[in-house]
This record gives sequence, C-alpha cells and structure tokens, in this order.
Amino acid sequence: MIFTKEQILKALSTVQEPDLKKDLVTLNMIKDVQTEGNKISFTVVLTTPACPLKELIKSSCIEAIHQHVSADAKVEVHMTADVTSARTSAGPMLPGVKNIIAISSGKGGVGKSTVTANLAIALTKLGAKVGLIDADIFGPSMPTMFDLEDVRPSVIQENGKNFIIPVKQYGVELMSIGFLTPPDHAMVWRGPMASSALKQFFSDCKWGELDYLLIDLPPGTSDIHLTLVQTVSVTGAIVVTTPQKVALADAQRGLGMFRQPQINVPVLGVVENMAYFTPLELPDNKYFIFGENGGREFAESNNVPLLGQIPLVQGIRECGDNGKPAAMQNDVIAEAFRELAETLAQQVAIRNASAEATKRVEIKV
Ligand SMILES: Nc1ncnc2c1ncn2[C@@H]1O[C@H](COP(=O)(O)OP(=O)(O)OP(=O)(O)O)[C@@H](O)[C@H]1O
Repeated sequence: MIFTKEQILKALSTVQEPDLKKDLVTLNMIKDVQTEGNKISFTVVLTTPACPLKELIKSSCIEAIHQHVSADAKVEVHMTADVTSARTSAGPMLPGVKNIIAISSGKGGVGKSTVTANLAIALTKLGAKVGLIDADIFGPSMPTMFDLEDVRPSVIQENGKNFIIPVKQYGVELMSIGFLTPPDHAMVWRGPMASSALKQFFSDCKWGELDYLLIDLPPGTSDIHLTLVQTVSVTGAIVVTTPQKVALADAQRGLGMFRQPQINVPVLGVVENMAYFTPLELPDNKYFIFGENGGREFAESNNVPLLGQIPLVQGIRECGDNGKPAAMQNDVIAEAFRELAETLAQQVAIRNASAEATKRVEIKV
C-alpha cells in the first residue's frame, strides 16, 4: 500500500489543537512525514515543553489516520516542543528571548517573589530554558532564594563594551541588583535610577537563548513597570494575590494598570497564593485563613484565567529561606508549581497564537 504525504496531511488537518482551536497542519505543527509500506510516521511540534494535551493530540492523530487514510496503517507519532514567540506589547523583542513574562502584585508580601522563583524552577524542570530578572530593585530577594548571596556575576568584554553574564543556578539564568550591591546596602535610588538599572539588565547582560524570561517586579505600580514595557516587548503579565480583600483591591489596581493604553500588556492570568493553610502533619486539612477562593473570583470577574492556587505551607517559606525553592523537591508542593508552570506555558502559547507575530527587532537602549 502506498500512502502520499498529501493524504496524510489532509487527514491530520482534521485534528484540532484543543487550546488554539486551529488544526495541526494550519498551525505548522506537523513535520517529518514519512511512509514505508504500511507504516506512517510524523512528528508533532508542540508549542509548550510539557503540553498537558500531549496524549489527547497523539490519540486524535492516530484516529484521524485510521479514519481518513487506512484503518490498517501502523502509525508512529513522535513529539517535540518548540516554544512560540510573538510581539505583543510595544517594545522591541530581545534577541534570543522568546517570551518575557512580568510577574506583579498589587500589595507587597503576597508571595510574588516566591511564586516567581518556583515558577522558574518548575518551567526548567519541564524542559524549558528559563531566565529571571529580579526587578524588585529596592528589595531584591532572588540572591537569597537561589542561595547566591555572596555571588558576583562575571563580566566579559566584546567590541570594547563590558557585558554582564547572568548567574546560572539550578538551571535558571539570573540577574538581580542584589548581585551588584552588598546585602546590607539599602537602595536609596530615585525612580529614574532604578529604571536605568532595569534597562541595563536588558542591554548590558548576555542572555542566552531563552524560552521564558521572568521579571519579578516591585509591588504596586511604579516607573519600573512603565520602563519595562517601553524597553522590551512583554508577552504578558501575571498577577499574584492572596485571597484577602485588601490584597484583591490592590491586585485590581495592578491588573488595571496592565490594561491601560500606554502599558497595554495582556494579562496571562492570576495566581492565588496562600490560598489556604495546610499543616505538615495533616496535609488534607485546609484552613482558609485569608478567605476562600478570593483569587479565583478575582480572575473570573476580570475575565482572565486562574493559573493556580498555591497553599500556605511551612515548607515553601523554609525552602525559600534555605536558597532551594520548594519546586525543586518531588512532593505535592512541587506538583502544584508544576501544574502552575504547565498552565502558564499553555496560556503563553494561546496568547502567541492569537497575537500578530512580527519580525524580531534588535534592542537599542
Ligand atoms: N505559599 C507560601 N507558603 C508559605 N510561605 C510563603 C508562601 N508564599 C510566600 N511565603 C513567604 O511569605 C513571605 C513573603 O513572600 P515574598 O517575599 O515572596 O513576597 P513578595 O510579594 O515578593 O514581597 P515583596 O512585596 O516584598 O516583593 C516570605 O517570607 C515567603 O517565604
């Protein structure tokens, strides 16, 4: 029996990517179609490193071939991943960096930095290349959370210009103002100086090829937020909040800022942190200390996805203080961060598919 490539592609064009709502052929997700006798093989290129829909897509492909090409064909489906990229906000793309994701919170102390550090680890564990900028210029916490308190990044010279090499820890490329100042040094910079430091993290750092560059922003709304969107194209923003009323009111202001015309960054979703307290010895017991489902309702009322609900557990705080984010373990907490990372990666892919892809432009700052 001889099958043609056209027959196979036609069959696969009946299979929809469930999130992106377009067929696999239109989305350029099929490559390396090969046939030999009764055997048909091809590769599906997924848009996120650990697509939760992998098995569904695979079985739908096999079914489509059996239905539209031959019921007897032996089908071999290989899977790879290539994270997508698209210009969304106004700034230029950073060469080599596919997606820049801003992590914000309205109120301080809701766990934005903790969520960022753990997301970076969880995305790395999924197989993505991840970078992290600690843009909380006035209170950098990444050196502690990644056990890098006394570390200084190295500098190289290229064409007479000095470039900082981000520090690599646990597979994540990191840059923080904390690497450049002593830990006991209080930052008394004015807004423009802080903005200029952030710009330098983009222009003077040698970032490698990255799927996701996470930006841990200072709490609230500030010059830094505006500088970020003017300096680079931001794929989207995440809002971290606790379920508490006062935190939600601030989160609402933060989310509103991303939707203002001069910022205009898509909101990828909400993370409800400290969603409930769980004691170590009674992991099934949930105590809703800060209220129940506040983050979920906040996401619903703003018509954005709820990316995840992270419990308040002693281990998350301890791991952060010990410089080894909880997502590095193999337990239920790490599982919660893995699910969060998968959902975020999925939302980025959806956003990129709907955004108008544009040519990459060299950054000049
Ligand atoms: N889910 C959690 N379970 C337990 N402790 C947590 C959790 N999330 C955050 N924490 C702890 O709460 C404190 C505040 O967290 P974090 O520094 O991440 O907040 P933040 O929003 O980044 O703060 P800031 O406004 O200062 O930037 C830290 O001590 C951290 O270890």
